[in-house]
Amino acid sequence: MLSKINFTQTQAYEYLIDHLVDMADVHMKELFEKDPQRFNKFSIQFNDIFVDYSKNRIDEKTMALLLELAKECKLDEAIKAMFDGDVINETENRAVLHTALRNRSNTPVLVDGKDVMPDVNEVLGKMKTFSEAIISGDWKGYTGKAITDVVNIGIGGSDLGPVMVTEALKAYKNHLNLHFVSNVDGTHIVETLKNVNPETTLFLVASKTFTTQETMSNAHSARNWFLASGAADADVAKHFAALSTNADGVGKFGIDTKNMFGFWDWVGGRYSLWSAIGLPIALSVGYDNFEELLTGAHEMDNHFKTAEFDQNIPVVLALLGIWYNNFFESETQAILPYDQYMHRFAAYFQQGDMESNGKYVDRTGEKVNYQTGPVIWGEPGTNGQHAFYQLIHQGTKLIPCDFIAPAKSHNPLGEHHNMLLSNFFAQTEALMNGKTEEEVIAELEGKSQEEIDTIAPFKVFEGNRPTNSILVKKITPKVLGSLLAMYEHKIYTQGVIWNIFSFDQWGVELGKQLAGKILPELKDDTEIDSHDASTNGLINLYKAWR
Ligand SMILES: O=P(O)(O)OC[C@H]1O[C@](O)(CO)[C@@H](O)[C@@H]1O
Repeated sequence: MLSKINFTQTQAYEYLIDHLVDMADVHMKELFEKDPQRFNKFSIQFNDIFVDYSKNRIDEKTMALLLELAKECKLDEAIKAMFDGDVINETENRAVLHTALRNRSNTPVLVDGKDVMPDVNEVLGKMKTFSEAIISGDWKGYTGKAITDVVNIGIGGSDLGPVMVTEALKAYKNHLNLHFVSNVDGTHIVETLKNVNPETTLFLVASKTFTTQETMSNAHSARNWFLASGAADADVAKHFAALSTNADGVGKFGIDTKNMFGFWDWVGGRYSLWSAIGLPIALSVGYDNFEELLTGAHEMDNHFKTAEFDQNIPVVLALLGIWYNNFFESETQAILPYDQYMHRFAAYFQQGDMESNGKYVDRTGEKVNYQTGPVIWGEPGTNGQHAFYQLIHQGTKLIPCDFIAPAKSHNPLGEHHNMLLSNFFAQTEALMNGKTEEEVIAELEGKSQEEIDTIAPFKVFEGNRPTNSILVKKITPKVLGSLLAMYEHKIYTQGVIWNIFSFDQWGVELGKQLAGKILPELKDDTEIDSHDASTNGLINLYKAWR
């Protein structure tokens, strides 16, 4: 059981509140001027990942107090509890062991007294054999042709992770074409099926529960389309596989359980890309690269488990997030990868973070009296610069940003990468330093005083906007694995300090339940009056217009 400490009642919190008064008007520029060691002090390297957090509104006292806060909230016990397989997902009565899925050291991990590693390794072995047969062309479709296209049908954690990773690792891709269908909007499956041939397509039905409405509807439509092409029921086995924890559901759908890749209830949906849900990744970039991804994550797991908190990247990032979220009242957190391949990275962590820490009830069942998870958003640089950075630089909101960039590009084309990285460096520098009125006036030399007075206020940048710079050597499968685990553990750390359960997601249930009630009401054109006036009005208008 995790302890249930309200962090706003700790000693460290009280001190931080006082310290905030001292820090509120301090400009980071002054902190850099005062301390030539600041960059060395506030940066951590872990393998090929370098995290510079010196451009934050912190000093040594801030970090000491934040670290004290982590200690008072018993973060050490919480980390141990997760890796030990304790039932830390209390509202679902489950252990949380995505770390076991990438436990490359193979040390036993016990759930209810049973080591789960043999089962984990068995599924990995099956994924290896299967992915190699598909990639090599040994696996034949029902007319004897090799598979050319893979369609993953899943949503949320059964989609976002594989989409993000297959995109991020596109440089490692083989000849297979990967497609992802998630939305229950018929457009998604219809448009996808236009581009594939039933004789050479493999469908992966990815659903932990195998009950999710969107996924089951898309899977049935895909099977109907497949059978309509002239294939027989018996051919389904050559073209459909399931990634799931629900063997009964898979069997009922008509997929041979030989083609089922299992995982377990101690794997949360948004933490499942390391499990059988990662099969599309193994198919896209080969099993060995998938294993490298696991290795990278495992290395970060060990770092999180063993590094002192002041040298522990996920812990430090989590504490900085808490500093802004709970003391500076920032509402959001931007994730800005300067790598086009990582264009779905922020979208992936929207689920990872917001489904985990978007909770207003604490671990005692009481409503919290403080802010919990931030809104996560972001787009790759430099596209974001030409879209929303105006607000980050000169808006009224404080937006802490993570900038991520690789030193080596997979596509070293002329000066492109230098140009990209010059923007990466320039943005964090600009966000920190800003531009003073004097600097603006100096730039306007030669203009009339009236012109200067009119335009100068618009050209001033306050600066003092916090950023973390995460520079990695190259986006390899291993580095990506470490980065993903780094953010996962950051999320958990924050959940521990906010005293919330990060591994359930009750907040997605109500909408699902109501949709289930409304669906039968949409079958015919009878006027509806069973809801509030707005919902009735909209449903009835829909019926009139459809
Ligand atoms: O894999 P499943 O069971 O289809 O669930 C898909 C997604 O639905 C959710 O339960 C809610 O959106 C997510 O947590 C999960 O990733």
